[in-house]
Amino acid sequence: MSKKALEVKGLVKQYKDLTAVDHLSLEVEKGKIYGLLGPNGAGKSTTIDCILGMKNYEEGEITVLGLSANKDRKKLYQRVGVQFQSSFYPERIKVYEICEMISALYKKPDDWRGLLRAFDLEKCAKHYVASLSGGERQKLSVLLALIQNPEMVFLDELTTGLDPKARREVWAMLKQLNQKGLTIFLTSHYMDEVTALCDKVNIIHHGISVASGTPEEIILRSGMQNLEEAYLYFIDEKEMIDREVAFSTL
Ligand SMILES: Nc1ncnc2c1ncn2[C@@H]1O[C@H](COP(=O)(O)OP(=O)(O)OP(=O)(O)O)[C@@H](O)[C@H]1O
Repeated sequence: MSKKALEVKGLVKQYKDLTAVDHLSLEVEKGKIYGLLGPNGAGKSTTIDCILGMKNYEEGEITVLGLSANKDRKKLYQRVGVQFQSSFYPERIKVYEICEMISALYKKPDDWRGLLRAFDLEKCAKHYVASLSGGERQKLSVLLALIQNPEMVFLDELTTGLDPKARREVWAMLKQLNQKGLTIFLTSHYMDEVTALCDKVNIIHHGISVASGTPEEIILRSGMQNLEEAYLYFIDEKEMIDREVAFSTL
């Protein structure tokens, strides 16, 4: 049986003249936590959308849990959890109603009441989703991605807007699920989060991979002290190369 949960080979995604993802390749092993990092507009969400078959792409091959999102979408969505942005949910729906609704879509859902407790959202069960605070909505979006008991989960901007305590609660929850075998693919702008969670990371800039490996390998290669400094080092280096290329073609 393959050890790979995700394989992306030579992904190219264009928006008219803009190459948002430029020959990106990556692999995620089953049972690991993988972080896709990069500045605003680097191409992270676009990559996830292509992986999940929500966007067409010009070139590349993508396999998730041995399936193609374009060919086997139904099968894949039974096995993969996706964190949608909170704006995706209907306004006039209560927290417990959306939990019930999403649970009903899957064959072996988790106990959503237990998840509400674990995410400290039990007190909000009868509140309208629209009335939740930004952080509560963010936690709910992570919870909803886990409700189906997935083998792999895609979490885009995992803890944006969460307070420090809530962030740590979400990390602990994800680590616990990861120890039980859940493969996690996440994007984040917080390097402490990435250091705490990720086995491997890939830093992209203008859709191109500029560094990948374990956080330790990336720090070592950059000669810096921590992942945040290493991240900035690789982003700066790429910008310098881009400037030199632009200059030499003048
Ligand atoms: N539908 C679209 N049409 C045209 N351009 C788009 C579209 N969606 C994204 N882009 C552009 O593609 C690039 C990559 O966007 P993307 O949302 O993938 O970046 P990101 O790394 O997820 O950024 P952020 O960290 O800000 O969420 C950006 O320059 C963005 O403006």
